[in-house]
Amino acid sequence: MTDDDTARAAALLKEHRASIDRLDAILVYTLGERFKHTQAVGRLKAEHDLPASDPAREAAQIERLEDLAKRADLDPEFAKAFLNFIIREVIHHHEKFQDEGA
Ligand SMILES: C=C(O[C@@H]1C=C(C(=O)O)C=C[C@H]1O)C(=O)O
Repeated sequence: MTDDDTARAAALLKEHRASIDRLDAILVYTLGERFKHTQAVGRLKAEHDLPASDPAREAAQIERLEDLAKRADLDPEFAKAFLNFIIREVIHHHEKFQDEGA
């Protein structure tokens, strides 16, 4: 391993990390936008006495996401766990709206 190799590796690492930082920003803004819509859905549900969760919709989303994950070379089990984690948080928000009579 020469000094040149080490310098090239350091430059590559820096480039990858810059890309990772940009992608993390996209993830955060994307999640922020998603939550804006789910919050609006939660208020609608609370106003119209609709249940906080919709298991049929969730099952359809999971199926769709697993398919997308496979095509994107992402572990479908990870994609499923990630979406379930987000949906649990959304339902928690919806239940709070219903408790508050939003
Ligand atoms: C956002 C909704 O509420 C819940 C949350 C969902 C989600 O985060 O995608 C999907 C279904 C519901 O359990 C909805 O009904 O569309």
